[in-house]
Amino acid sequence: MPKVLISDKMDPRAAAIFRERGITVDERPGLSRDELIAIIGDYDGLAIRSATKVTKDVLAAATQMKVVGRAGIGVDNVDIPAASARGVVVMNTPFGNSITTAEHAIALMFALARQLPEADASTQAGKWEKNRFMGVELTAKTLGLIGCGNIGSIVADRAIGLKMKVIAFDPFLSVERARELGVEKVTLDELLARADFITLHTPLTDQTRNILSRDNLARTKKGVRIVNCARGGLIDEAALKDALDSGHVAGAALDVFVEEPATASPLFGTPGFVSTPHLGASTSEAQINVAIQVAEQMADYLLTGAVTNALNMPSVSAEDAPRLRPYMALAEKLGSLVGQLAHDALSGISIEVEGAAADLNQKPITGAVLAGLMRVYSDTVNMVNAPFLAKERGLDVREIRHDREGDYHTLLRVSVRTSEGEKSVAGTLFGDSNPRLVELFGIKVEADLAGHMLYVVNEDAPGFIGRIGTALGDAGVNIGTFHLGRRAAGGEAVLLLSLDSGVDETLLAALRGLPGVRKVMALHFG
Ligand SMILES: NC(=O)C1=CN([C@@H]2O[C@H](COP(=O)(O)OP(=O)(O)OC[C@H]3O[C@@H](n4cnc5c(N)ncnc54)[C@H](O)[C@@H]3O)[C@@H](O)[C@H]2O)C=CC1
Ligand SMILES: O=C(O)C(=O)COP(=O)(O)O
Repeated sequence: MPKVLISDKMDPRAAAIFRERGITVDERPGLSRDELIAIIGDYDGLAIRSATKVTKDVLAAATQMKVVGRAGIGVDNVDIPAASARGVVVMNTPFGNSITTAEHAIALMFALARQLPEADASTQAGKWEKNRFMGVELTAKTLGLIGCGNIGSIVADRAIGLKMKVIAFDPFLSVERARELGVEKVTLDELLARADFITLHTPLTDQTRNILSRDNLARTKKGVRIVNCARGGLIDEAALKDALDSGHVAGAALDVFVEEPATASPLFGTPGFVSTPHLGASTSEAQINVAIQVAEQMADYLLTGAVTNALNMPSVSAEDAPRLRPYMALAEKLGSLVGQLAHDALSGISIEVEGAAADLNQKPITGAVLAGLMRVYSDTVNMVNAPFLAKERGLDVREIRHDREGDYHTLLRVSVRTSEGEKSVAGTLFGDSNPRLVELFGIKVEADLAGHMLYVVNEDAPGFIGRIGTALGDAGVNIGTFHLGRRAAGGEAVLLLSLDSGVDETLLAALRGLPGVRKVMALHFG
């Protein structure tokens, strides 16, 4: 039974879903890094929010880990390349808290426009400073969005409802989408020069880090008000403090900080500064949404192999997962076969699907072929990290889909480019579920790829099969099944034997010495 750890505060519905689905779950919010490392090795899944840092060290200790599920959007607290390298799927819930976060940005915009926190503190202190607080209207002001994805678009919609003019800087926003949203797409410089309010809605990446740098803050309109409900690190906090002190920036509201928890910051106490402790996603509605979604997604993956909202793996729907399963098994076996047989450096690999296989999502099949292939080099490879490892090795991966049906109702062909030219193997499913090899380097041969096997290439001449059988028998190796194929009578023949035990180097050398034998290799399929 899989085991999941919930290491951040999460709505109890998440744990309930894991339990209902037969998954053991422990809820341990607030663990230190060392405490997490000490126990993480027991778990197949880790459910987190933003507090848990899933670093390389944590992943190295997570020897059973299959999936990290983020109940929320931002995954900058997860080392995704390290997770991918270890074959751990990383999932998030990309929409569950976006309305809530957009509403928080709007709330902070109003808080700045009307100085609500200061006015509240003053009133509750019994001061009644009616003349101290003079606000500004949002109506007719220009809102500049940095990032116009899910949350940015919702903010745009709400701001348009408030009669603001909305401009957006987002290199990935198409002109059509901008038009649909009623937003004007602009450059960053234009946004900085024109916006009365700026809100940020990008992930934290190398491109967005410090996007409101000291220089860029200096380019903003005097009296601008800035809201960051996205990630700490998008704004230079020291420069923001100076800009507030000088009065260039009239107000700034931060929900997120470079260092979290932010218990001390030079910004604290600065006039015009408002802050919340990373509350963007903290509404009961959003927390219920993300908790349910992350638990369902993780349980689906752990129990059925269905993949939803993964950041490092193609999606596999719950409906497709059972149909894909036998193809993935076939794909792994064919990948493993070419990996074991084509020993020299591979420059490229083509994965072709034909007939019924062409109706399926090809990405997971490709992942499984690459996993089978790369496992020849490392036993920690799975279909999550295999595509990354293949890329690292400079392997050119091609996917080809043929809608026509050939000799088989469904076929998967794997061809590798080697220094000796292209080599190809193909397989099908018998009875829609049993993987079978049907072609090996251009020779028709029908075999189940399982356990210990022996691959022999020989001259097609009488007496040969008897000699192999005798040599194996003399060594005490029992033959399970026997598959023979040949290019033409009297030409080259291929023999694939399944054996009840492995063959050692001495026996391999003896077999290679038999008359007519051109090649002998021991193979193994997990
Ligand atoms: N404060 C909080 O509690 C919460 C914070 N967030 C943060 O909000 C961020 C945005 O969330 P979504 O809108 O759902 O993500 P999204 O992926 O839908 O949108 C992000 C947008 O940023 C744009 N972008 C990427 N690089 C850019 C660049 N260099 N310059 C300008 N735009 C760029 C993308 O094209 C995309 O349109 C998340 O990454 C997360 O960090 C999300 C939820 C809650
Ligand atoms: O979803 C996100 O990206 C958030 O930042 C929300 O963070 P949280 O789950 O509230 O710690």
